[in-house]
Amino acid sequence: MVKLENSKNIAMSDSIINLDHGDPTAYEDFWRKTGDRCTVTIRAWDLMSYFSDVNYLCWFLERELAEAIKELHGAVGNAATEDRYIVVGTGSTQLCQAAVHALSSLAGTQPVSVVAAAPYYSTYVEETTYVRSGMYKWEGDAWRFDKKGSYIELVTSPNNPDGTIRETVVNRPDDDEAKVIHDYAYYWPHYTPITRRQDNDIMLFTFSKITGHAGSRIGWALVKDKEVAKKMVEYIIVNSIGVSKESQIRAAKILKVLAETCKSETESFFEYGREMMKNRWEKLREVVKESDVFTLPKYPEAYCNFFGKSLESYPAFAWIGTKEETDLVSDLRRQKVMSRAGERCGSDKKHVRVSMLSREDVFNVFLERLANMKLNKSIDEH
Ligand SMILES: Cc1ncc(COP(=O)(O)O)c(C=O)c1O
Repeated sequence: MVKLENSKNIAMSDSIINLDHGDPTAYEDFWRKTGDRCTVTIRAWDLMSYFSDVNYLCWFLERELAEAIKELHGAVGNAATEDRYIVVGTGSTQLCQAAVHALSSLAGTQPVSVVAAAPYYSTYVEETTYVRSGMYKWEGDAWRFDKKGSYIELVTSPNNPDGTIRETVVNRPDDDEAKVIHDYAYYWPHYTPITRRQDNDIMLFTFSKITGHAGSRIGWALVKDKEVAKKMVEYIIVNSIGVSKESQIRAAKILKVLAETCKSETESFFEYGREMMKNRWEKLREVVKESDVFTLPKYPEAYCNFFGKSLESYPAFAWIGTKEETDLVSDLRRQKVMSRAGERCGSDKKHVRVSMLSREDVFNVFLERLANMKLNKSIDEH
């Protein structure tokens, strides 16, 4: 029987826990321990202009942030930053929309189809349908896509919601109108082995899921093509005339400290994050194993260039399935656990996505409730 730590917060034992959103509060303790090392002071007369001091194509990108981004990718080895433009966004949510807009506006024929292989990150649906653009059209699951003409495939790797390593699935290599946006929100060493330095045309990253600072709303795109980068910047100008400089400066400071911890044996953030995720996944797998009702994906080990050894994946979301014919999101809701329905991700009622990045006490309450769902079932059977 798996030993579940009792939640420190007794009051929580009866409250609703929300694991629908991937709110990454799990890393708060790590940052608390850094004390004032990441504190930034911004005086009233600082950062007042719309413009940054540097003559970047993305004219609202702060120098400190551009440098911290390059330094971090260099230290981790997960993406090439040479010969490409950095476009900063209010979260990678804004950048994904900017990239879809940019590629569609440069396409020969419109509307451009937008697809992602199921199960996909459900927010892509809202991002591509909400404004009812005539330039692009959400066409759903890339596995089933057979429409002629220009298209954009969104590739999320590791994937949200199921943590798998993804490549393109549509694959029309001779087609000039085939474009890909790679979303690497989770391609960081605490979640997955870093097996290669990615070098794709448009690569999206988010501050939110690396360090957990989702509230700063900072994301960046590494873009090869100048015209695409220009169009993305144009989109952001129309949308928000740039990106908060306070956020950029804070993100720069934290990313710089993060890059420094990569060299440290005692205080490495990624080591800390990986240990925490490993521990959570082991506990979850134990509960699932004992339940005989639920399923979880298995992930192959791979050699991680960052840690220099073969490692497993510990994704930021658990993609939980059930062997029963049931509506799992409603079952969990009855246990006061909010999760994301598989159907919203282009899958079925038997799957849900559950965030693994909550605070520790919330995660422990979730495990207790999941274990109890099994107990309730076995009680029903007798
Ligand atoms: C795959 C993926 N891309 C993008 C985002 C959005 O990140 P941001 O907070 O930078 O907007 C998320 C957030 O959950 C995500 O899971």
